[in-house]
Amino acid sequence: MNIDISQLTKTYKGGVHALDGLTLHIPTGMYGLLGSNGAGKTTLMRILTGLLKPTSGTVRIGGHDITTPDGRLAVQRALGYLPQDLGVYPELTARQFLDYVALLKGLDSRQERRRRIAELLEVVSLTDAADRKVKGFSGGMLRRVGIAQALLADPRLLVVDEPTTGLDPEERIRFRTLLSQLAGDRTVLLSTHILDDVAQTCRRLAVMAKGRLVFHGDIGHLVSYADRRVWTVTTTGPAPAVGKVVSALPEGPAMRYRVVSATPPAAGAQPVAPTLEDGYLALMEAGASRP
Ligand SMILES: Nc1ncnc2c1ncn2[C@@H]1O[C@H](COP(=O)(O)OP(=O)(O)OP(=O)(O)O)[C@@H](O)[C@H]1O
Repeated sequence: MNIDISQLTKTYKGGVHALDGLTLHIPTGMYGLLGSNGAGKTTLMRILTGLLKPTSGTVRIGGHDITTPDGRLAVQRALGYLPQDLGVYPELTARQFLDYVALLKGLDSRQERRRRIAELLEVVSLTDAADRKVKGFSGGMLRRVGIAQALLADPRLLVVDEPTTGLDPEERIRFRTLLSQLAGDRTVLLSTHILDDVAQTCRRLAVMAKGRLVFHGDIGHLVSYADRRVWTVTTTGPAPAVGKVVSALPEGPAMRYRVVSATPPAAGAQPVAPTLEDGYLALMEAGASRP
């Protein structure tokens, strides 16, 4: 399911321009959405899910214009959303909670609900915990309940907003692998601050800053923004004053700094291969230096 966004703006009451003329094509498959705090990612996701009206511009999802009531209805039927702050009822079990959401989504047949919920509990590896109250669940388990509720109507489009924040490394890896597996012929739009989650699951991504698109394309292309711009400097002296220090590791009496900089940050600096994080920082640095 393709998403076509054109000249999208959103100005909140009070005059904040959360989206400022955003144009973007999102194809089927996993797609990453990056951007600093306040870049407009959640605003975009809430517009895509029909929860928020844009100020101007158009959004077509699978050919449906979501600014019309009919289009919004068609998209909401084809969509699953895992918001940052999914509210669950702590006294319900996972199975009861999913049954409640399924009823709200119009799955009227009790038998069909039972079948679908059992299937989804299996997909998210919660079958054994299905009849425990969710108030006892870990962050990762809650996130998996969240993805199960988003999948109830077998959506063609899955929108997930910062789903791995606060999860321990094992749960994070498990959750992002699950998202990748779910992508297939679906579109999964993954918004996150965790660059590694995007690096490990998406081939394509967009980067937003201040309501605008500052990059879209292949991960490799973003990484290449930092080509010949990443260095290591080992020194017992002060940290390099040129460029951006991205890590500092003690090495005997010295420190080994990793630095993103257009020019060698110190005498003896060694060039190293860039990562997605380096590419992202190089992009942001370039943006910050634009007038
Ligand atoms: N309901 C609202 N009313 C007024 N301003 C808002 C509202 N929601 C968001 N904003 C503002 O719009 C801008 C974009 O916010 P948004 O939450 O979309 O960014 P984000 O990229 O999701 O940020 P984060 O990564 O911190 O979640 C910010 O300046 C924010 O303060």
